[in-house]
Amino acid sequence: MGFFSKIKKLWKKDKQDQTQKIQIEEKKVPTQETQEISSTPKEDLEQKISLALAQAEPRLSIWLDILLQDIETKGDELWSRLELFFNKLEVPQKEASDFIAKFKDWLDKMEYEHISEFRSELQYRLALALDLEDEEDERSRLFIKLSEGLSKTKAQLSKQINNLISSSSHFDTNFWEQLEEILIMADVGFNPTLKLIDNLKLRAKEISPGDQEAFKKIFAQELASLFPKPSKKLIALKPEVVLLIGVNGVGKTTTIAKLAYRAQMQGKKVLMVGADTFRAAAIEQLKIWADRVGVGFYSKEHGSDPAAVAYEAMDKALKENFDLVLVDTAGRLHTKVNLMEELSKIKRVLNKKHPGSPHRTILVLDATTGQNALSQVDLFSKSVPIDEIILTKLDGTAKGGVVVGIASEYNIPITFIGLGEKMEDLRPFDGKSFAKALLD
Ligand SMILES: Nc1nc2c(ncn2[C@@H]2O[C@H](COP(=O)(O)OP(=O)(O)OP(=O)(O)O)[C@@H](O)[C@H]2O)c(=O)[nH]1
Repeated sequence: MGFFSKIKKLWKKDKQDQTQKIQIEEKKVPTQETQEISSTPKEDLEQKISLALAQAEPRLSIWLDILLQDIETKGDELWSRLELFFNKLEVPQKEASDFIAKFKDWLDKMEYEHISEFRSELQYRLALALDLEDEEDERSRLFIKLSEGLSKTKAQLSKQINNLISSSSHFDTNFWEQLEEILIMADVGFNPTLKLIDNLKLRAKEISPGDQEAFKKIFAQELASLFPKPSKKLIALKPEVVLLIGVNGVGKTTTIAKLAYRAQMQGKKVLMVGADTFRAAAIEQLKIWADRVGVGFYSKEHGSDPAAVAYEAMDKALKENFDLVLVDTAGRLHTKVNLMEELSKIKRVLNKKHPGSPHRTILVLDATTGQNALSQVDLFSKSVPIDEIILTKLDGTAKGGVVVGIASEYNIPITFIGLGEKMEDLRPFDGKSFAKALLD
């Protein structure tokens, strides 16, 4: 559990005391001598920041506004503000220094200087460490990120729906036929479109014809209702083992790195496993990501038996007390070797070594491939039970409707979506926010 996870209790519990404590300090009127010694401008500033933090509403964005005031670029002032923040929260020195060191390292790697380049990432890292992602603060940021990421789909889908509704005085046959065409063009898929329209026809009886807002409201509700919620699996014995499957090029390796990054920010010890021993660059690519994120890595030489890699990695994970194991698998093999059989063998070996694992099998799909993504669900789900789907590259497509099609056709929860190539560009998926972002 990340060090900040105590923060909400700590902050609320001591908030009152801290304010009083600081106010008492403020009241002490130092003599001329102590004045010179005790309150340098830096200490004055620190005291002002501490007081403002203690009095502020416990919301990450507000805390950051206070902490980062007058800060334009990375540098000593920024590090000392973060140190002040962490010590206000009584964070163990080592964890606080690790957080700052990792962030500094990331800024150097990305060659970021100005606050506008890194403020979002800093808030995201703190939100993960704070375990505050589900808070309204992060949710609204996620919504903005989602809306930006879906801009291409939104531009097409919601604009056409708005035009259709505002030009229709009645929800007649012509209206439904046009809506059907819009949904299919957005890659929702034929069956999911029919299902959605049938539900909308029933609901439309509740509203007056041509009422744009009312229709969009029931439309967003019907869309959101299509998305199954992921089940929270309790892991009896750690490490939690996650198998990532999917064809080449969908963004699997990047997604594994993003998942590792999130887990690490939440204070977990993560092992990335290169069980795609078929594609030459796969092992090296994953190793680069593991070093970049700063997590553990295990693989063997190219061409090794993937199941053997999985077995030995599991051995390492158990011996070295990892919390999370992310297993990358091949997107394809020699045609003579059946990929599905290979995946089943990896699952058997993992389960033998660590009963109950893999705890989750995640299929990674590329949203830009539209209906082709649906056929990949079909291909994989026939032989490997899929627990979750992660849809990548939603930022790159105008066909975000495929999300609806997948959820509606296969009833497999979509847990994360990829909204870009950077570490923070993997966000939890929430059907309601997606529907709102699409139709807002
Ligand atoms: N815009 C965008 N690009 C992404 C996203 N996820 C991955 N990519 C890019 O997609 C390309 C392929 O990503 P990889 O992670 O290498 O894909 P892969 O599935 O591992 O492919 P193989 O390594 O061939 O198996 C890379 O250039 C990634 O940066 C995303 O959410 N948005």
